[in-house]
Amino acid sequence: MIEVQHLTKKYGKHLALDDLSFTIEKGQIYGFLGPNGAGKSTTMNIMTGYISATSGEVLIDGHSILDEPEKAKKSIGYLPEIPPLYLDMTVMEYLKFVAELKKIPKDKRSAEVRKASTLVKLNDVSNRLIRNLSKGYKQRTGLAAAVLGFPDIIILDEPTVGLDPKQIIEIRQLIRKLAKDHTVILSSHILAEVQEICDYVLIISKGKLVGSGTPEELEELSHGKDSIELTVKSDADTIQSVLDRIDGIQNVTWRNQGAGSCDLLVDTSKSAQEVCEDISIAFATERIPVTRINILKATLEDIFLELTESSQKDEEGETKR
Ligand SMILES: Nc1ncnc2c1ncn2[C@@H]1O[C@H](COP(=O)(O)OP(=O)(O)OP(=O)(O)O)[C@@H](O)[C@H]1O
Repeated sequence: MIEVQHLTKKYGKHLALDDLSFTIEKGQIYGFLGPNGAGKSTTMNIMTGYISATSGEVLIDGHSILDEPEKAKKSIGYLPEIPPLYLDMTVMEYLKFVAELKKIPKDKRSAEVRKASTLVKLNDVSNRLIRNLSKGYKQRTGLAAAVLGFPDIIILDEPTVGLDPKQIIEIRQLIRKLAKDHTVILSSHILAEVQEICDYVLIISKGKLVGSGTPEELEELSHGKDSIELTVKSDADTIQSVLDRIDGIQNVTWRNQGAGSCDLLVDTSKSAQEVCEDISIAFATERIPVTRINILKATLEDIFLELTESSQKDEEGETKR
């Protein structure tokens, strides 16, 4: 449905997108996840034809956004990070204006506007000036404009940013509702949001795609990255000498080395469960009490941090070279 091929975007000397490629299939909710400045808005602005890429191509249903913008844009509804609202128009005037811009036939405009404003629950404020609306209602107006005409693909840049918790829940419910008949792509820097509503996640950092998969697949990546925290009643040297004999221990972090007892965190290179058992047996054999042992499961958040931090380190390495 959408093919993004080798996108590069330079703002002056700054490389905002660095050879970014991915494919979007029909009928799912895609989450574009990345820290601030990762390049999410830039990518969405290029995908929707708002700005051009330095190089690379975006194909929407086989149509190049650059060469055949009319055909390509027909399938897309876009809510930019800052929706371009006309503050001196009423909600109804604005939506009718957008319907005209979207070339919705005149005889269908009123019905389409009504459909979109009912979906995003805007009917109560349809005759109010946009200027006087709350941030949540302004966002809904932008969203109504994006869904107007009900294009196949709806692209939402940080749709919940700046909203209160109740509005966030409402917008998320709306996104789920939209996803029943549309492909939805949203960007967010909030991991929990993407994890909760998206079927597929693309993690972007420093303009590069650093990971992708379903939230479950990304969680899978965390296996083997679990760690073990333990408290052992002995001194650090003795504990270290026992740990040295155990296979699968990657790194030991000493958290607290008290008199006769130590707290430590062990990173493993194989199944944490197996290493946990080996640790218990090894200390028991030496008659050294382990007073606490606990597996800390790596989360999607750990994976996200690892992927985005390692891309940052790569870049620092490149700069140094
Ligand atoms: N018009 C511009 N001129 C110069 N630099 C820009 C411009 N737009 C974006 N950038 C830079 O490009 C990089 C990517 O920005 P972009 O807005 O795409 O990131 P983002 O992932 O959407 O971040 P955020 O979540 O903060 O909006 C950032 O370093 C940003 O400062």
